[in-house]
Amino acid sequence: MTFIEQFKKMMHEAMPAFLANPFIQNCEAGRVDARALYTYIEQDNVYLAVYLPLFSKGLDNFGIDSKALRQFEGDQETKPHLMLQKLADEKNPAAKKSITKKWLPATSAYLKHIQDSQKENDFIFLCSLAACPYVYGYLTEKMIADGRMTKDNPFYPWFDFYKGTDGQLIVDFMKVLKEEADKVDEAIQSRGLTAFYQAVQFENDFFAQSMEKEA
Ligand SMILES: Cc1ncc(C[n+]2csc(CCO)c2C)c(N)n1
Repeated sequence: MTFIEQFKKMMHEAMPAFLANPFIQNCEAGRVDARALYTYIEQDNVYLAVYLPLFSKGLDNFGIDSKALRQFEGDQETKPHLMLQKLADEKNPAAKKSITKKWLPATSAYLKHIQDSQKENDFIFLCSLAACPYVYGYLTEKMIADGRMTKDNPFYPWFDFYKGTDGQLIVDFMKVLKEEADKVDEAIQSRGLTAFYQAVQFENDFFAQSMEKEA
């Protein structure tokens, strides 16, 4: 199996866990949990403030000049956040006051994972960055294709946003990963796959943590 095939297999095998995730199950059912959505947006702002500059560095390391990839630089993802915020505002705006401003565990652990990968090796770093676009692109496209996410669902615009923007993004990212994988030895390839796998797990934890009640 090629490096990219192994990447895809990992994502494919992670799908049942995403579909069983209570955050994703709420989306699928069209259930709006205002507190969970406000929490997700808050944590995602924290996440993106750290991730996006790292993402730029990861691209710079390989001289990557893809329009689809570069468009995300400096973008705090206002559009998709506003889509979720609108749903929460319509449901229960008071829930906003009850959310935590602290970094939740999956936020810290995911960012630490990417930073640790950065220290290890440029290729491993790139693999750890890949889960972010890949999970959102793959999950949203698959759920729409399988009829789990339909146009009458209030979360459809959010799913459609990631499906739409990430099409070319993933194609370009995979092209770079394939080229760079061919240049590193098997041990580094294997570490890269592990770094990607761990980041995929953190993506799942990141969704789930928004649903958890504070201790
Ligand atoms: C936890 C978390 N993971 C992924 C995304 C989606 N996302 C953020 S930046 C970007 C493009 C560059 O990777 C994409 C697809 C998110 N918002 N939050």
